[in-house]
Amino acid sequence: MTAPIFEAEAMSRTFAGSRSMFQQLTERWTGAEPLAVRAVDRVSLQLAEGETLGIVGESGCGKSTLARMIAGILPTTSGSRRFRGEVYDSFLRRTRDALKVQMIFQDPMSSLNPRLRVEDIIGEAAILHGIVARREARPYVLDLLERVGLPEDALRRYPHQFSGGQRQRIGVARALAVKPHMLICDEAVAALDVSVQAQIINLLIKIRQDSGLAMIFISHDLGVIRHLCDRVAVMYLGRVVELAPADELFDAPKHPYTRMLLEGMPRISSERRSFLPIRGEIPSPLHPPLGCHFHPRCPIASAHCQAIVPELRQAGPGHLHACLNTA
Ligand SMILES: Nc1ncnc2c1ncn2[C@@H]1O[C@H](COP(=O)(O)OP(=O)(O)OP(=O)(O)O)[C@@H](O)[C@H]1O
Repeated sequence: MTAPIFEAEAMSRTFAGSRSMFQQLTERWTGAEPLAVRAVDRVSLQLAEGETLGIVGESGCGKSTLARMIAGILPTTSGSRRFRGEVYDSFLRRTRDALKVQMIFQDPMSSLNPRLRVEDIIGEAAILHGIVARREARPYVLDLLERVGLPEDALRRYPHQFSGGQRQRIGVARALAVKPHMLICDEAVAALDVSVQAQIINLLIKIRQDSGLAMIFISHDLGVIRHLCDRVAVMYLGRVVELAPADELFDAPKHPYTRMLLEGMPRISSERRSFLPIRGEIPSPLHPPLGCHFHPRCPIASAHCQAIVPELRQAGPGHLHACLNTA
């Protein structure tokens, strides 16, 4: 792997759980620790320049929290994160460095200011941070519109005048306007029709080819993840349980959770490409099982899985998994 653009070392994020007044008073009287959700639990990973990393896992496993920490939007509770070797913190969002990591969200409508014309939405941050002079902003924005496949007259229109796919193109153009080095797409195509999803994915692939951007791609659509990503991290209740080159993960998954997640995933493209619900309930993140979080649902769990927290270990070149009972 070439020098990493991003590196996380035991990065964690905890949120206070919502508690009733009675629970809060009990905690105060008894001195008990308040309940907390460990949304991201000691995650260590690297992303190489130009690489695309997929993040998958059931709802609530911490994908978005991890993405927002990588983007510097959320502070970490512990652990460290580095961008090109430099430790950074969430307040970096206010500096020009923060622009180097851009995020694209699921719902473009809520992330685009409805009162601004597309010209201002795309050009605003680039002008503000001196990336382009105000008088040169129009050709700059026009060039970006062309790159994302929008017509020139989009310039003067407002977000509500576009379809969902077009709004996502505006979101991509706005992200590219500040010349990022890394793009994080959090369910960026989930709200779009299947045919439009394919167009946006092709656009992202083209942008990656043209600019060599590193990308993090979060999706429930395993077909998209396989198609787009070089490597994939599988998360379960805040922890990364498997990390491998994409083809290897899909062809030879090691962790029982990954296997169950991929089970039933059609080999040839079909209408349903996201994962089926897997057996057993996802445990409450406020009371995760001890040891391996997955043991109550795991078909190969043994007694020590209830006590020992499995660390990620090497299963082959670049292939890591955190299962005590798998070679
Ligand atoms: N601001 C917050 N306050 C309290 N708890 C939070 C907050 N943000 C996330 N969580 C909790 O952290 C855990 C991880 O949430 P997160 O949104 O990162 O998961 P996810 O894998 O992205 O889920 P989804 O696929 O549904 O978007 C969940 O238990 C969630 O309820």
